[in-house]
Amino acid sequence: MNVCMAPCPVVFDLDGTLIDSAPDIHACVNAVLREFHVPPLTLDQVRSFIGGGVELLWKKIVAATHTDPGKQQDMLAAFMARYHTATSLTRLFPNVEETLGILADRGHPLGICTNKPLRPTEAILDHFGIRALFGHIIGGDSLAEKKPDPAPLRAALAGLGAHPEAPQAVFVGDSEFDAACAAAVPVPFVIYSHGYRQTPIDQLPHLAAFDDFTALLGLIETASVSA
Ligand SMILES: O=C(O)COP(=O)(O)O
Ligand SMILES: [Mg+2]
Repeated sequence: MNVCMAPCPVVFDLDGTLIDSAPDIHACVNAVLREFHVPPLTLDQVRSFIGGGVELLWKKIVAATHTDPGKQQDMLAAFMARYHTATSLTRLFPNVEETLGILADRGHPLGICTNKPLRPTEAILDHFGIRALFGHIIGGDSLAEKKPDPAPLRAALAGLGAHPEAPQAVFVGDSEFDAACAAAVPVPFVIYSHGYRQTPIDQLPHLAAFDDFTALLGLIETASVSA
């Protein structure tokens, strides 16, 4: 057993983990669908398409709406033009801000590894005034690879000073993409149960699950000593 001597780095996923952004993404998607004369999707449909980044989101939207796949790139471009200003319907999940503050006060280097593109990522972190808490931020377009590829999480961990071969760190996420990415690094994975996952939690590899951010503090200390 390796015990983390210093407070270990903690990397967070964004959509469905720190923020409930599905209502803003849903509104942007439907604005674009309206522009292209395509019937709207429900919030549940759009939420179920989030996790793999914007290209996969639009691939799923085009398939679900039986739209000509030739329009996908133009729809994605119209979506991107709106995405970084879409903040008004997004909320931090309960107790996120307090928990991040306590982890930072305890000396944990904090990072973000999201499949959301960097521009809307930084915009929403600025909107909530929490961007400065994160020492390293990797967006869905920061590298050629996206989660579940391990490269983005490895880059986030390296940016926080974790050992490249044996990172003593914790990744906190909500989805299949996060679970597979953490397993591929490998790094202990802690899953937020109120996120956007489509698979039962017990079918995803994870060290621990939590349904309230106040419970995360204890889990991080446990995860860091068992890493
Ligand atoms: O933008 C997405 O599809 C997912 O973003 P996430 O990696 O923060 O969950
Ligand atoms: Mg997520």
